[in-house]
Amino acid sequence: MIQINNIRKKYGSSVILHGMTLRLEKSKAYGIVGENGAGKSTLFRCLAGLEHYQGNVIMEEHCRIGYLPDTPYFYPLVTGKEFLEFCLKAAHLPCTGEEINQYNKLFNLPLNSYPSKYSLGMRKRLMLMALMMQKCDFYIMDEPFNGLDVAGVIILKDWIVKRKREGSTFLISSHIISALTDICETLAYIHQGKMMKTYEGKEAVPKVIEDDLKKYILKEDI
Ligand SMILES: Nc1ncnc2c1ncn2[C@@H]1O[C@H](COP(=O)(O)OP(=O)(O)OP(=O)(O)O)[C@@H](O)[C@H]1O
Repeated sequence: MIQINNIRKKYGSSVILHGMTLRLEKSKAYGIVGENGAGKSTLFRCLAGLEHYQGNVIMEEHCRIGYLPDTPYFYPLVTGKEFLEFCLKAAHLPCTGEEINQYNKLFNLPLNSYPSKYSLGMRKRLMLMALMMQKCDFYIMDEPFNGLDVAGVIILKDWIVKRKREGSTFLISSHIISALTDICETLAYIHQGKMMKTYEGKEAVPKVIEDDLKKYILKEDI
């Protein structure tokens, strides 16, 4: 269980997160939707330990966190294979060429080339491959479907379902509500740095959520 308690974040005098609280259970996936600038990436960066924030997060002592940023970044003169080796080494995990080749049967990337020569979707695939090879307890994934082709989306969804069964927890943002409802037990709607509503069970379907969001966007009462 991961308990996110009243996370608040300011940049200068601008309040970005007004107090986010969410309880995440083992073996479940939680989707976050919200307009551009709502604060999704800021929340994720806070949880990944990349930003200072107020509030607290309670998790098991040795919880291994995996973070997928919304915009992949790679060093210019590091090949795809070297990037994977670097990520695994930084996580104190063994990494053999054989294991890389095994995973690359799924991703089909030219790993001896520089990621600067990759397409957006290929760069996303490389980031995902690095994350999948780390076997984490808690995955924070910022717009993981963005840029992926159909095959990439299928690979990612299947892997999330499998990792959930093995006990991992997921927090995933996307602007494609149906991509989230396919794999998440709970969805949360963030608006201007506030957690407005959560959807579970029969409510966690695109039609219900989209109808609600229209009301928020048109500033009608829910
Ligand atoms: N480093 C920063 N300095 C100042 N303001 C920032 C910084 N990073 C983000 N912001 C602001 O914080 C707010 C939330 O941004 P954030 O990137 O978290 O939104 P988001 O919900 O992920 O949006 P999108 O859907 O467009 O990716 C925005 O108003 C943004 O301008």
